[in-house]
Amino acid sequence: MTTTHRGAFVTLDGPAGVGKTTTTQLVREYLGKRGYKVHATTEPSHGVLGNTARHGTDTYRGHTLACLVAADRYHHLETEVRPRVQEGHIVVCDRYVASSYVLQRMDGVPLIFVEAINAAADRPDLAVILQAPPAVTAARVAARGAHDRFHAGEESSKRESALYEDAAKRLAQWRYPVVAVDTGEASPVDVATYLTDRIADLVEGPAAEAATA
Ligand SMILES: Nc1ncnc2c1ncn2[C@@H]1O[C@H](COP(=O)(O)OP(=O)(O)OP(=O)(O)O)[C@@H](O)[C@H]1O
Ligand SMILES: Cc1cn([C@H]2C[C@H](O)[C@@H](COP(=O)(O)O)O2)c(=O)[nH]c1=O
Repeated sequence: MTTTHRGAFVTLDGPAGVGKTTTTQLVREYLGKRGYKVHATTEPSHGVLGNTARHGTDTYRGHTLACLVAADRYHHLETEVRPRVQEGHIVVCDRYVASSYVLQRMDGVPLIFVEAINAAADRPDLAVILQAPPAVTAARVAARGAHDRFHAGEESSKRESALYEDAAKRLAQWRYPVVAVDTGEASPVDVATYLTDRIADLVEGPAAEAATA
């Protein structure tokens, strides 16, 4: 790798239990071991708005939760993501816009509203959608324990998975560079190694050389 590389913004989304948090942490570790400057983060963020959203999903629902996570997203971009990317970090974010396309729709918010309030969010350099068969993700959530009311067994995992398929297509229409990865059969190490290679190619590739020339 080069000693200097451009910054990049990489997002990971997908159904509950698919492995977003596990993969984010491993990708951070692997990129770091290869000498890249890397910053792992999450949405909702650890700021006031983010904590209110993350711990308030029973209190805040529908349009209120949609606006809360979008407001947190814009603040997170402004105060954490963009500054880190500008400093040359690879920012790896556990959940981003695709999660709103899915969870807010599951919460009864019309897609057109979700699209509108997220329209000014930065386009990632790579938007990863993790997928696995709903029976697999539901079993992982059952074994680990559900985090919130969105996780309600295999039927909700099926709906979530179908909505992520749809979200991936819609984000591609917004010119998000989307890559889908199946974690059903692949181990966490395999998934993270594959993505680490993809991200390294991204920051070392011709576009990166042009950007730093
Ligand atoms: N590729 C994988 N193969 C097998 N098990 C995995 C894989 N990735 C993650 N797991 C396991 O699945 C469970 C859920 O993983 P994790 O918490 O990373 O998912 P998540 O997508 O972040 O979930 P949530 O949206 O509910 O926070 C954990 O027990 C984790 O060890
Ligand atoms: C990014 C994002 C998050 N949420 C909600 C859904 C969950 O309750 C939490 C995230 O918790 P997890 O441990 O990562 O599963 O935040 C949301 O409703 N919409 C979003 O866009």
